[in-house]
Amino acid sequence: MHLRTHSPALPGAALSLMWTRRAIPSNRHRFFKPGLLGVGFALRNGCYISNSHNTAHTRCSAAAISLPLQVEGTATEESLSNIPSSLAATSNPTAGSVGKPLEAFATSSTAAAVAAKFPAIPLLPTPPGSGNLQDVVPYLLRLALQERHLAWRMAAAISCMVVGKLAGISLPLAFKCAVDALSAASSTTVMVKAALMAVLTYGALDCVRVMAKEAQSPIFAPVSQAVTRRVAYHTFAHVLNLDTKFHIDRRTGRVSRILERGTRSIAVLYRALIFTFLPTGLELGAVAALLASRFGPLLAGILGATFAAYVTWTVLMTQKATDVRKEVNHLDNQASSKAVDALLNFETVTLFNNQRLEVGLYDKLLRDLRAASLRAETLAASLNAGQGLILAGGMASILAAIISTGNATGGDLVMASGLIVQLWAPLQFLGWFYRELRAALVDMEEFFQILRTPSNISDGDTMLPLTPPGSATSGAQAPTSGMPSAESTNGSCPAATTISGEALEAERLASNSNSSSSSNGDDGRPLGQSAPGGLSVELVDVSFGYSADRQILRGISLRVAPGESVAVVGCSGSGKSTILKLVTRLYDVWLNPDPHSSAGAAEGGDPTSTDTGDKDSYESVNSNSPGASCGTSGNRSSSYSLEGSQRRVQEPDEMLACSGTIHRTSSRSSNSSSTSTRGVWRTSNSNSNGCSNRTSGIYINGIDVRQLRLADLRSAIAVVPQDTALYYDTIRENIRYGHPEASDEEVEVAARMARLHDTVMALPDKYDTVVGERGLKLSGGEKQRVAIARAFLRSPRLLICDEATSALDSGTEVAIMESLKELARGRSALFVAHRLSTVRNCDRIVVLRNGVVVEEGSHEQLMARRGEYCAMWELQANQQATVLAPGEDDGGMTDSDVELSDAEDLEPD
Ligand SMILES: Nc1ncnc2c1ncn2[C@@H]1O[C@H](COP(=O)(O)OP(=O)(O)OP(=O)(O)O)[C@@H](O)[C@H]1O
Repeated sequence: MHLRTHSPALPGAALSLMWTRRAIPSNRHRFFKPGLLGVGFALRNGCYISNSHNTAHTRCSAAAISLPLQVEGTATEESLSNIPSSLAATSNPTAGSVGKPLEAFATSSTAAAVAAKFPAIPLLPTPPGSGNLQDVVPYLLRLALQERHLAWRMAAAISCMVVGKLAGISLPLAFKCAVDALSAASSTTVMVKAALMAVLTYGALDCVRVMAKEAQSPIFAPVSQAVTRRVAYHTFAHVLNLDTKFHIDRRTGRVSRILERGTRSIAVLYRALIFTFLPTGLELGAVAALLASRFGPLLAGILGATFAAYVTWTVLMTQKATDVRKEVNHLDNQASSKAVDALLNFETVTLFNNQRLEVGLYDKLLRDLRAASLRAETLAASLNAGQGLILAGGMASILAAIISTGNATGGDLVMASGLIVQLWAPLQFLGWFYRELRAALVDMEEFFQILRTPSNISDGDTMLPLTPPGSATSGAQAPTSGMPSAESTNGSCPAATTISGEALEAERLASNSNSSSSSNGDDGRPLGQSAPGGLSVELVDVSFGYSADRQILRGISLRVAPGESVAVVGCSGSGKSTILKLVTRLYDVWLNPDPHSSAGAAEGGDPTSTDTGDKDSYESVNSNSPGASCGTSGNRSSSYSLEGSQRRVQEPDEMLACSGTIHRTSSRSSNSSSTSTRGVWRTSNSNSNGCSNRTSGIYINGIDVRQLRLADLRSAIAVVPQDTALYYDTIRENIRYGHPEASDEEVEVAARMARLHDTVMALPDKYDTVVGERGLKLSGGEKQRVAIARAFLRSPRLLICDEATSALDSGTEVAIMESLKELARGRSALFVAHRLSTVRNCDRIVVLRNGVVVEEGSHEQLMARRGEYCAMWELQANQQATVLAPGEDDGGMTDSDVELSDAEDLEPD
């Protein structure tokens, strides 16, 4: 690492926009300067810590947030806006205390290598409870003292400050000697010599003063920079490890602005405290003592009174200015968020031709900001004027008092005025610094609030077992049928075998090297095919809502046995993706399945909600809410029957059309839902696992997911999300994000598996093609294939695909589904899909409606039951038949390979 000075950027209205990454030559790739991103008024000063390592790797590890100090090559705003995918795709564990997350990094296998490359830096002290001076000063002191190797610098800087001040106070004394000598009645050669000596002493002291003053800053700067870097590092780590709810509830632009200002404030505070307030206090005491000893206590009294008046005026006015400052900050945050939002969504803005609207809204905020800034300026001018008057009055009073003593010499007058002028100078700055101090404290208040925010997703301490309970051997093999293997359902629940992430990683690398040596990927074998067996995933009576007043999942029970592939289908909004978010712990389930219980909401739902969980209010909200767009409201017990292709609606809020017969009874109660058909429709709440005595929750290999180490959990999972978020980087690095230690060859093999290689090779820059902001230079299908390649590279034990192929043409989709099936072999897989043809070969298909499992079985079983799945299948078949003219190419799909276009399609006529 090396330090580099970062020159100040344009202040004021100039757009000093967020973070800039510079090109770093690397043995693997180049990096880019995405240009201006956000809007701000900040004057950028500071230095870069440049890391000559791989930037993408740097992104995975530490990064700075602040303006004063940045870790080069890190994505900050970008990383913040990619939080959900980062949480799912990387193994950053979450913890409450600042700094713990990156320590726990080492528990993950892949992350261990990253952690070794980017060792963690010392933790921060616990953030203070408020942004008050009395809390912040000890915090800053603790921060500085932690930099033990820089302690000598602190001592040297403070010594310089003391020496400089003492030399400065001595100057008027030397001057007084010279004046007194020259103005003596009997001016002799001796007196002239004395005056000359005094002047020479004056010159020498002034040199000492200047040298000491100028030495302070460079001596202390490394301390301030080291502290700022550490704060930026841990703050970024902390924010990256906060839960999804935190990030969804807040605007990225605002969060980044708060962090930026908070980190910068640390440098401001050190400067203000060590180089302004401390020396001014020292000087005031020394001058008062001098004047009192020479002219009596009255002089010291006048000096003290002037100082008190000055401080009182300054504090009162600054208090007012602080309120205005808060308003300025608020508007500044809003303007920044607005601009960042518009820039992030520039394509939408362009397509809706809303540039004028965006600029207008932005300008309105700028106008409000200008008005608030003007008020702040006016207050500052009043403050300065008052301070000037007080100081002028104080100076005149002190000089008058000296003259009135009757025994003052000309030298005394010169000395007193010299001392006072010297004291007044920093006092005038003191006002300015006090305002800066207050502003910095306001900034830090918000900053500390974020640092103090705990994650709702707390890290567990149980290692992920290698095998699920009941498995006799490690690396459980995939059962051939969709149902759980006998071993895993024997109900004996023996102690689980555990394996560390490191061991799994060793196995992954070994299998990868085998696959690389035996295959360059052309044969279609996925990376790490012989990786350890799949995970067992079990949802027992899971209820969940993003807030207490709207329940999404109602007592869901489902199981993915090791090696099994399970698909979750159902209409839009029925809660399919929500299940995936719970399994990956982006959210935690409600511990109490009753959403009306405040405990349930507090423990897993919306901890900030003040909703008391009143049942009536819940029902009214829920019944009016759109919920699942094709389902029943689910609020009442209901029943209906369908005979043949005729649908006889018994309840107005029911849906379904299918040539078959269904008798269904559903209760609104989340944990007692049951369904039945004439076929073998399973009760959704029945527990197929041998360990049927489990309480409600999610179990991975038999362990409650909340007790598992997050690093282990997320290392074992690869997610192909609905919307793939890519970084402003090359295709190669975006794929490598799935496994930062992967070689270029492994990246290419993964791309082949994802049917991306040929597309990439047709691009002018091939794998070095930069994908643009959030990958917008790639098509939706290409982005999805990058995400799939990441999953291949990750070689997971549980593959999760949320509409992973929705943006692909039918031909590519079929090919990729084949690859995904290959990848899923020997692992577990959970698919969410609308297009039923893509999941028909899954071992088991679970049909979800309105947060309830209504059917479950293999494709054939479900078709035979002629229930809801059958209805959806036939509807898609009919649609496809309508869409495709006779003889038209259907992209290689069978005539039954069709798409369930949308929930509305299932609505009754
Ligand atoms: N972060 C969130 N906060 C609040 N509500 C949410 C959040 N995410 C999803 N929802 C709501 O939860 C419900 C279920 O969403 P989910 O994404 O699980 O549905 P889905 O079945 O996957 O739908 P689709 O097939 O359209 O992707 C929806 O009504 C949605 O509006």
